[in-house]
Amino acid sequence: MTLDDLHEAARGTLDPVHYDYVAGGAGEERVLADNERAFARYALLPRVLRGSETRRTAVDLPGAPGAAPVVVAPTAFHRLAHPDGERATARAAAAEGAVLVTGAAATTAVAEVVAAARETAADPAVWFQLYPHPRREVTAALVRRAADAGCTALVVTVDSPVFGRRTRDLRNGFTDLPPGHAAENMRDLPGAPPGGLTDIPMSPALSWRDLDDILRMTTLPVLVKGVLHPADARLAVEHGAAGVLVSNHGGRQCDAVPAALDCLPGVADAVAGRVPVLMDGGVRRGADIAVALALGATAVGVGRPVVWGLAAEGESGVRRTLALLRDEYDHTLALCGGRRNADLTRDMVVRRGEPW
Ligand SMILES: Cc1cc2nc3c(=O)[nH]c(=O)nc-3n(C[C@H](O)[C@H](O)[C@H](O)COP(=O)(O)O)c2cc1C
Ligand SMILES: CC(C)CC(=O)C(=O)O
Repeated sequence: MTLDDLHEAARGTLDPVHYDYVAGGAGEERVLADNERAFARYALLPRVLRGSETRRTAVDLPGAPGAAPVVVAPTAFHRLAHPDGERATARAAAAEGAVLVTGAAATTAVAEVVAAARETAADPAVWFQLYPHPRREVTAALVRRAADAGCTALVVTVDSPVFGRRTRDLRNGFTDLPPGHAAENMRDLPGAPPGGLTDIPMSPALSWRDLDDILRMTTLPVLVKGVLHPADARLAVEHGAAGVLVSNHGGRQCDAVPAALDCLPGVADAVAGRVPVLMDGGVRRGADIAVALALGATAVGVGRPVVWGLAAEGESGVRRTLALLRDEYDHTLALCGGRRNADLTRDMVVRRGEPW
């Protein structure tokens, strides 16, 4: 089974409106398409006669030493994909040694997500993705909730000052969760109504000062997700971010930005090794991971493929997704003459069809 097979199986099980919510992007879905296409524009230029019997692919990430190089990116509403929802994703990620980024928009409360991960692994790494709330006390309550639950890092999403215009959702009229589902982390917050899709407000006026404020609220490492401009990557590091995530939200926010992969080298140069750089958007095969690591990423995130695995087969489908990517990546590393991730260097990535 390949990731494409899991995608097809998921398409068969999901309500078409929910399928579109996950699969879709903003506007004409140019960025969505470009994220994947960007990987196809690159080729790997292997080195020979320097491999080894086994390879070390684990990476050290904030609050997650020795993690798999593939992180489960935060995706909303897992109980729409499968009744076991985020619990299944958590158990699968823990079993595969992958960081799970759960978030504000999870349909399972963060404490239960961490508890599920601990059913599988002694010391799982669960990060909490935060949409900073327009009201500071709500953000502070969410940060406390994540820390109390046992999350080992925070991920602050900064690419969504306003919500993207998702053409498929607008056409389908998908504006709220079906009865019985809620954004569970948004319950019982200071002054907030009970949970639901519309109860995750964006913060158009969010600023670097708010990031400073969040950094002061917690001792957890804080990663900044949704950086594309090298100057912002530099600022994130200067403000104390423990990591930078190059992402265009899977093509779901601004439909005029570059592919995430095309922004990676500039951000990696700006960060200059001071903190880990992660990227997500369009990672669909092991060779994609190799290209991203060679271009300066410490690890990659995957969004939709995890949801397809979950919808197709629950926990085992998510495990299959993560294991496939891990095995394909290890195989690619071997074919490129690598013993460890750092053996993939930028000179080993060339533009397909162009002389180098
Ligand atoms: C259904 C869905 C829900 C998402 N929800 C969130 C979210 O709540 N917070 C967030 O920061 N990113 C969210 N994202 C973006 C992902 O974290 C990630 O950036 C993106 O999916 C990566 O692209 P890929 O799906 O091509 O792997 C979501 C993406 C999808 C597809
Ligand atoms: C509920 C939304 C805020 C989740 C999201 O970020 C997305 O759908 O891309």
